[in-house]
Amino acid sequence: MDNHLTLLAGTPETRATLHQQLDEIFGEFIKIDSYSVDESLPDLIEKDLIIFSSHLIEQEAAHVIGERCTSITARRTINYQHIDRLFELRDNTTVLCVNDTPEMTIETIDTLEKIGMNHLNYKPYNGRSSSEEIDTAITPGEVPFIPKRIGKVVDIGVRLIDITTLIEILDHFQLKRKLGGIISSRYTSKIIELSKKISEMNQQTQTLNEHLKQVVDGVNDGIMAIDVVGKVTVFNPFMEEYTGLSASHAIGKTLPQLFKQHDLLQFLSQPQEEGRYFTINTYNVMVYRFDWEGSDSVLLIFKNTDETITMERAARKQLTKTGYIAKYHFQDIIGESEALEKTKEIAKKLARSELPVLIQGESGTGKELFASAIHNHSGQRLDPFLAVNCSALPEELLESELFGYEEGSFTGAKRGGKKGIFEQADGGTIFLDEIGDISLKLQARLLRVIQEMEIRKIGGNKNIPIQVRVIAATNKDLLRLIEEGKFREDLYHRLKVLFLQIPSLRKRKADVPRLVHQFLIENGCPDHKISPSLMNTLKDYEWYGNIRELKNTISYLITVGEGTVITERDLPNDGFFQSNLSYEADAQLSMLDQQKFIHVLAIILELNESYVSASRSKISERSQQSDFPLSVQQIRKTIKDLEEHEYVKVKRGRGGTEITEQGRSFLKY
Ligand SMILES: Nc1ncnc2c1ncn2[C@@H]1O[C@H](COP(=O)(O)OP(=O)(O)OP(=O)(O)O)[C@@H](O)[C@H]1O
Repeated sequence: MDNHLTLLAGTPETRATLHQQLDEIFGEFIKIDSYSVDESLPDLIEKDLIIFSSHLIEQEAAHVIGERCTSITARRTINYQHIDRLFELRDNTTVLCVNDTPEMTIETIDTLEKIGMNHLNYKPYNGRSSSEEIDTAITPGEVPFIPKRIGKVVDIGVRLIDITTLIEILDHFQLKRKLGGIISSRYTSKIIELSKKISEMNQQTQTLNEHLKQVVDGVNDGIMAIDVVGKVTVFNPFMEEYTGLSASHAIGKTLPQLFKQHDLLQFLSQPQEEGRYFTINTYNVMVYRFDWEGSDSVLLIFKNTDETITMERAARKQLTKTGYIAKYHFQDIIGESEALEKTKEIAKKLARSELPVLIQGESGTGKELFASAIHNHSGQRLDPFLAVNCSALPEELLESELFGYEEGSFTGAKRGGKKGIFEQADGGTIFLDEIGDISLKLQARLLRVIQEMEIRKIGGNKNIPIQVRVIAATNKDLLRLIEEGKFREDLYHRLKVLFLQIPSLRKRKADVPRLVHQFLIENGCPDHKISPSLMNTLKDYEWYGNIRELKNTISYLITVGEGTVITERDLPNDGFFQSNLSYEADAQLSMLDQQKFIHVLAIILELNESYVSASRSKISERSQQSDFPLSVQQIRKTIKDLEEHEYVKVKRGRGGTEITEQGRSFLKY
């Protein structure tokens, strides 16, 4: 090939890009060599057409150019292939324009403005200082010159040689007539490639827009967007339903053209709070307003509250099916006394957190009611609530109930194993009632579960992560149990992160009339009246068995009273009521011991009343026939305990055992 040219550029990148450009256009007709000043130059180029990539290079490489050379300094223009990157920047963004010299920077800005890239504010970078606020820089392939602090860099690629220089090259080789047409179509095909790329991008954006529209239309809420000049740009089908307006009518309109409700308009344009409740036509909606990050648009969401309530109901129904539901809410906790109101107020605050709560209060004060209400007031209200009475089950059974077991882990284990209460309550709340009654062994296990938030089933070898809020309750003095070595101090502190003390009914006697009224209703006798003097007696009473005792008393009164007015005459005798002493004594008894007491006492009473000697063997025989069979040792121990409590008298010889008045009262209670 006779035609030859040498390209001299600054950086290796510029050399490579321009060499490739010249090669793509002239490759078959002109042989091309190229050098970069930053790498190495030949000693001397004797005779050739020299193309300098810029004036700067013309000066820097002047010493290698022989006298018989002809030279052209290339005019350069933006690389159209990468120009689309500038469209990714938002209108009016101020950008730092960076090139290798201040002159080249000015030239780049000039070209960009001439080709119509006017949506940006270009600030030339002079290599020394630049405004600190500018965070975006654009450069034609000169990334190393960009100051370090700049966050976003848009490289539009090395500038290419422009068409006039290309024509000059053709001229030099006298190829213009022969190749002018081919060359200019090759050059313009590059620009067509760019248009193709932009139209593909357009199509992609359109598809994305359609997908987004489908998503917005498919959402269960009304969605509306407003652009920077206050015109509606999005109006989905739910908005159409709530407002009765069509999307085609709404789009392009301003808010006052669509809504007449003054308070709604005010909220939509300048909300004082996060969300607000409105009735639009017949729809009850909660409206939320969000400023759209990264744009000046505003997003408005209209949530149908009736729908939300229906959905909550459906979710609760599902939970009810599983039986893991908290039945009580704060409004079910009857009473307006100051002590109760304060307790409810604290409990509502505790509900907001997910930390463990220890509830302390005498028996029958409503600890379970409060635990249930706390769950229902918390963020987990749609998740399970499981309650377990720790004193009602023997240790092994309680352990397997709480933690579950793997198949075959003990004799009698169900096939397939069993999920424990902790696992079933995952995501929700577990209520551990009578926590003071659990054995030290179970306390250790419970402590680990609460600390690690994972459980291991009995006979299992893997840990299962769980997320459960623990609410524990006790009527015992746990600190005394700690002193006596019966309760772990570390577990106590883990459970008592938050604390709620439920006042006894003695401390809120003002609540008695309302509670009485409530229990009349619950017993199906809303029209029954309590005589004023009986009400005074009930109000004066100390209620050591608290609300449970009051509830039982009302059931008794309704049963024995005649007519619809209940008077003092209908009151049971003193033995019916729980005494302070018996409360103190019984508080020491575990639920299991109480059950044993009741079981054995009932057998003794029955034997006494049928004049059969209540010997240990007779009691044992009757016990074996019951649903709660006790071993001979258990019966011996229970009779001894009953004697200690003075509930029975054990006669020597063949006299057998006899129930005392105190035993009868205990049994009645
Ligand atoms: N404020 C109240 N309003 C209405 N009913 C109540 C109230 N407080 C308690 N009750 C009722 O009294 C009974 C005892 O309540 P609960 O079982 O919650 O007490 P507790 O403190 O957990 O008792 P225990 O320590 O014996 O387990 C329940 O039937 C409950 O519905």
